[in-house]
Amino acid sequence: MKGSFYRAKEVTRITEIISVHNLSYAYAKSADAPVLSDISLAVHQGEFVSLVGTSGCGKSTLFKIIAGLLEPSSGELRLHEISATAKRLGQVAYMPQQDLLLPWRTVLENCLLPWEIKRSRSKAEVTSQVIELLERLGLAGIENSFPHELSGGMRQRVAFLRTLITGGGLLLLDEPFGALDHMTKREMHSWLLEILDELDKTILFITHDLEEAVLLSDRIYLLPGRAGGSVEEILVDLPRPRHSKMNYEPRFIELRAELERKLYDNTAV
Ligand SMILES: Nc1ncnc2c1ncn2[C@@H]1O[C@H](COP(=O)(O)OP(=O)(O)OP(=O)(O)O)[C@@H](O)[C@H]1O
Repeated sequence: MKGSFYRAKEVTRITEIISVHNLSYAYAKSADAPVLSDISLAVHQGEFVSLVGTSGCGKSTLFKIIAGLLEPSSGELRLHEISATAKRLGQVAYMPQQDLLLPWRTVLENCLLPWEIKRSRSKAEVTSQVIELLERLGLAGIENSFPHELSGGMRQRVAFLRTLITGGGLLLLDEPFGALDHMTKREMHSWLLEILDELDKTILFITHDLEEAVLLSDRIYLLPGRAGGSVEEILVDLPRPRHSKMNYEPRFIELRAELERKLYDNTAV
């Protein structure tokens, strides 16, 4: 549905895909100053949830814990309502801040990387899935291009596609549009909102851009700063379909202001 921002799927808020209870984490180098202290939050099937917080408050660290790259110092993490074990590595699709496309590999070869690690399906099957997804993501015909031949927005879409190929219904997207210019970012928002429904994924998204958080999310969590405090939640009750000029509407402006105020209150030292 081009030019619109409709997500027909209902978020049921029944099945918890991610559930974090009183989770804390400290890096070994600074064991007495935990990055995350007693964090609790939940993400339900089909939701788009953003994590917002000041730089260094531990957003990427929390992603790494959910993805299985780090283990919590204390507290509980449940994925798909099952207590998460060290075996979760590779089961959660995680897109880090940089696109990390390998420059010497074509788009197709980059997108086959998750398959090379898992090899749970045939190469022909995954290749045809990549070609089909390239078409669905507006990138038809670029499978033999190299990353340096693509625009910033195209590279991010390829990195997103590679994340999808990892499989599973849960995507962790760490500031995927942070490095893009304003116009490209807006195009990416339109694009993402258009394909979300088709993809039928649950998304946890990190951003520093408060408008982006309001435009895309069903809910937003504000993580406390290093000085401590609790996680705050904002329900984004804007109707869907959403559209790019929504940021001028009164409710959008109110939510944006509420988010900014809470962010300030939550992180002020
Ligand atoms: N491997 C590491 N070893 C020690 N400290 C680390 C390590 N990785 C991150 N940190 C520290 O942990 C804190 C949280 O980092 P993290 O990247 O999770 O924050 P963030 O909220 O994602 O920041 P940003 O918004 O700037 O990306 C920072 O103070 C960072 O310096």
